Amino acid sequence: MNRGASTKMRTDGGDNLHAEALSCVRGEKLLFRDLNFTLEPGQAGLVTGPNGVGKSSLLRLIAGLLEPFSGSIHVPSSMALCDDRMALDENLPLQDALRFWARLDNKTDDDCTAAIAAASMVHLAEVPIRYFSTGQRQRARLARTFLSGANLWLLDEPANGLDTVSVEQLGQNLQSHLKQGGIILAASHIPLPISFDLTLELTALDQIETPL
Ligand SMILES: Nc1ncnc2c1ncn2[C@@H]1O[C@H](COP(=O)(O)OP(=O)(O)OP(=O)(O)O)[C@@H](O)[C@H]1O
Repeated sequence: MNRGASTKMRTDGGDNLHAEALSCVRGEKLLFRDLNFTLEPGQAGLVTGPNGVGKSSLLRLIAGLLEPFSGSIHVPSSMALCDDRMALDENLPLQDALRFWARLDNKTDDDCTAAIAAASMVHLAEVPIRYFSTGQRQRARLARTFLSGANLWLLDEPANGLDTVSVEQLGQNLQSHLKQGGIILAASHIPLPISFDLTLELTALDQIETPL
């Protein structure tokens, strides 16, 4: 394999998430290759595999934050990535931090209120995010995803730090997104309370497959 010879294509629009012969290299290491899958509106996919195999890298690649080494990817017109980065101003109360994004996403204050309620954070709406616990911070990240209105939710370990009730509630929010024709691709070591239409089990590739 040769980096110069690799072909790659990225397109967007339409309803589906579709990957064909998708390969990813990070730090000069081939993480996965020839990944093929499609998710249609209302479908959910689960990415599994051991630590370091490339689950987060796949989600970041789909989000457009990493380039594929080769292959093609077609993404819906709008997506939200929820990972361990806090894309919210931690010095602001939750509702103000969400309203910043709401304005950019053409959402209303009512949408913010609904997202805060969906994450069971009404009692924390006026508390600055820097005071939140681990699970509360995770719920704030999820609230940002609920608010986005994006078709495709890319969720990296969405149940991390959540208590049992919050995991169940996350399941309800995921179901509701699917019922509305949304698509979910989630990487998780923890079982999530929804049924998946597709499981992508990534396995570590032999070093001999290093492309460089
Ligand atoms: N910025 C980077 N530069 C080079 N290599 C990186 C970078 N970020 C991650 N990697 C490497 O890419 C590989 C895949 O990382 P990734 O985070 O995608 O794994 P993962 O399957 O999500 O792991 P985990 O289950 O621990 O979350 C790892 O070997 C990691 O060290």
